[in-house]
Amino acid sequence: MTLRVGVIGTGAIGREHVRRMTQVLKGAEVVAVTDVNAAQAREVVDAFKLQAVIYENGQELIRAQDVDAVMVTSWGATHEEFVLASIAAGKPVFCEKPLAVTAEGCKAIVEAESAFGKRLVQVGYMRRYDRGYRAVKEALVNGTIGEPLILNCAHRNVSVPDFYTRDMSIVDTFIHELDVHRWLLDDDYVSVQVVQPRKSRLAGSHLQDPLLVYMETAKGVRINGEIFVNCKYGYDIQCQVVGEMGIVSLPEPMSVTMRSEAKLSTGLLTDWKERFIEAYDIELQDWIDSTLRGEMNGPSAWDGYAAAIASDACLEARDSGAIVRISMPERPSFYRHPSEDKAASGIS
Ligand SMILES: NC(=O)c1ccc[n+]([C@@H]2O[C@H](COP(=O)([O-])OP(=O)(O)OC[C@H]3O[C@@H](n4cnc5c(N)ncnc54)[C@H](O)[C@@H]3O)[C@@H](O)[C@H]2O)c1
Ligand SMILES: O[C@H]1[C@H](O)[C@@H](O)[C@H](O)[C@@H](O)[C@H]1O
Repeated sequence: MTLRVGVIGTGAIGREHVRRMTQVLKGAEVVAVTDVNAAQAREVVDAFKLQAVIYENGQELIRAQDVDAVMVTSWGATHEEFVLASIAAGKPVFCEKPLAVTAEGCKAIVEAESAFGKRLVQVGYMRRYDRGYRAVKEALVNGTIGEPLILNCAHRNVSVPDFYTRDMSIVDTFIHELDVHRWLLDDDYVSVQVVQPRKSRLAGSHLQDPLLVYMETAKGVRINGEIFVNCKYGYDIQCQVVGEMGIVSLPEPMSVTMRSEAKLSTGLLTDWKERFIEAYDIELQDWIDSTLRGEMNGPSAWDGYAAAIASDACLEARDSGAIVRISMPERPSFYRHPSEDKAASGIS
């Protein structure tokens, strides 16, 4: 069986996901695309020799009879509208992060999906599929370092495009950490403080870069986070958990050690596409397979909502300079993961 997918937004990641669905993964065919930049949509159709209809807009694509499932890879502020329309059409939808740019927008999605009565939404938090993060999670679950006490992390980009706004360092960049740390620690956030250190002269004048984010979780873990989106030297994602009996760290991406010209060196990546290439592949294959089975397996609309509640609080903390309390509503049973239900019933 083949999942016929319609892609809304054929920019950087939309193009990448079309490439992997067309050339790498099994079980999906891209039958429809749309982009406000029509030339961009045409370029992708031609580059991958797609037998796909180019639609005027996302709403028309979602309504198309032959589109079984929707992929939303347009700009963050447009996600909410397209995810809501997909739910209204009863179609499974993979939405790149963020699910919506505010918690209120995510809540509307959670309510629409719950009213529909079946999970349709997966959010593109691909780090949960990354082998490195999974190994860190496994060490935590196995209790190898005892209970986690402190988490140190950094999210560094070489640079960001001109359209990157001040809020995006939180709602578009640190949102990955906001999701993956909840998942890693199996915990929720209770407070956040955002501190603005000396500003880099190499960041756009409208940006405050870098930023430091201090969070506390319900179990009392302290998170020290750094966001630095014009760090210039590489794409560098760090995560280290200090526990009662040891430390577990995210592995560095594989890179050869070079001895040359009187130097010992290893390369650093510069591009997010390469850094998480395997995680994106595994994530989308899982989405295709579970959607074909009529299930939804990956990060849910609830996870998207939880990350957005935290990112709203980060923005407030950045602007006020105060420690902002975060209160997470209780997760409804509708959003229990299928594996939790199996565990509860004793099925492994
Ligand atoms: N999971 C990840 O690691 C990851 C990586 C990159 C991007 N993203 C997310 O994916 C989204 C897109 O990011 P990008 O880097 O590909 O941006 P991009 O600007 O390269 O591409 C976005 C595309 O969407 C199109 N678009 C915008 N509004 C539209 C609309 N209403 N209808 C149809 N097309 C529309 C634009 O013309 C553009 O071609 C963002 O939300 C971003 O946060 C996620
Ligand atoms: O800061 C960027 C992140 O490092 C990437 O992983 C993408 O999510 C991209 O959209 C963000 O702008």
